[in-house]
Amino acid sequence: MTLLLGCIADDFTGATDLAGMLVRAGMRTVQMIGVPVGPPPQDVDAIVIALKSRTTLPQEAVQESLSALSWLHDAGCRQFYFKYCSTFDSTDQGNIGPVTDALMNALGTDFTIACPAFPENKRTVFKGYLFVGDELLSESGMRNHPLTPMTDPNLMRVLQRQTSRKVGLIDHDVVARGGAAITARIASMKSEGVQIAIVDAVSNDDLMCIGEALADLPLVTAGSGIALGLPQNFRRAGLLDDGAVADKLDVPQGARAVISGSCSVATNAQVAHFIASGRPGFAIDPLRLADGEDLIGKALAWAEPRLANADGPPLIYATAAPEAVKTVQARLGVERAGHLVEEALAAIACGLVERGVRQMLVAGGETSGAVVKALGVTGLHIGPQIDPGVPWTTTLGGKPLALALKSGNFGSVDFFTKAWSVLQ
Ligand SMILES: Nc1ncnc2c1ncn2[C@@H]1O[C@H](COP(=O)(O)OP(=O)(O)O)[C@@H](O)[C@H]1O
Ligand SMILES: O=C(O)[C@@H](O)C(=O)COP(=O)(O)O
Repeated sequence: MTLLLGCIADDFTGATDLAGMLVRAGMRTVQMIGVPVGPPPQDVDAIVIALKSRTTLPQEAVQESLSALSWLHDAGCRQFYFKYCSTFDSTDQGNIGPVTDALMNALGTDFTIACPAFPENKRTVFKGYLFVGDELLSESGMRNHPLTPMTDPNLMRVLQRQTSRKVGLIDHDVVARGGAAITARIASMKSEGVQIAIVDAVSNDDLMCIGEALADLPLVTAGSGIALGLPQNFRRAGLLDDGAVADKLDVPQGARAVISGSCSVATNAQVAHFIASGRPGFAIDPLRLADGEDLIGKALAWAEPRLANADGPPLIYATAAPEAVKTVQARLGVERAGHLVEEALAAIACGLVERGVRQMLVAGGETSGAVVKALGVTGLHIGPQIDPGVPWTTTLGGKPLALALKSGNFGSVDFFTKAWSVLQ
């Protein structure tokens, strides 16, 4: 079998989320860190290239995404997928619009969809409005995100600010009528000059119908949810085996640790739950880091004797509530605060691995990007799911490790303690 789906993800946890979804739906999938060099791995149906392009300058994001596309194209992929966040994380400058435009131009296609829906994680799109649980995006914790605060829930408006292509909507009335109705709506939208259609979706059934209508689109842009409905197209075309499941991992053994740089609502609750249940946590204060205090050394010295502890693996976290994050950003600036914390957590992760850690949970997309790069990881095999959107993985390149890269807002409140049981 040849490579079928080539994916470009704008952050590392998002890439793992998508890869996990494809594995669940029966595609053998490998995640590559950054644009790979050399030939593609053998015996895989899909490749997800993880970039750290969500919050870089739009021209950098475009450049990297085009390099990724070119590699995937040369590797023989038949369809391409641009994965962004289920909360559509972006700014008015990008990067969802500019990257979509560039990929469409490079592929010579005049139509694609945009759909961040991930109903299992309570991200739904209705009438073009994005909901997080029962709240509009702009009323959810995403309004306080440290890097990409989302204050407009109307995805047509959000995307139209980022692209000169005409943005339209395939609303739920159409989606509910199934794949053929969606295909017909796409044809009529094209004749109206629409080039990017936001698509409503509130359930996995919707995702399957939408997937069916996307069989012939060269480019799909979406969160990870839409990926559930794509493998069926390859199966129908006789390109994908029925039983092609690949979530078995060879798990490296060693000490365990948790690193958290996410300030999202779910991660704040997970950190609070971990500490409240008497487990060991070490907080990284960005202002003390900025003042030159050696918090990296102190965190590692604190963690070392706790690595063999029975009361759970140690947690090192910069996770903080929105007011605390704002105070830090007011003093250091958003970008500097982000980098300072990411670099510190990445250095701590490397120090932990030197001290014998082989199984690690990392919370936060940007944080995971920094950690994985610092560890010299070049790719990830995707294993079993812990919670929707978060699979265990094992590393290619660098030291053999089991890693779970958790998107900020994913996972149940006891994620940091329960995740280990999935590895056994
Ligand atoms: N206490 C803090 N103050 C300011 N910024 C922080 C703090 N803790 C973490 N950060 C930064 O916030 C950003 C969180 O983004 P990310 O890791 O992608 O998490 P999420 O997945 O929740 O979006 C990172 O750049 C991180 O370094
Ligand atoms: O689609 C999603 O929600 C995730 O896959 C994702 O991209 C989350 O990003 P972070 O919250 O920055 O980890």
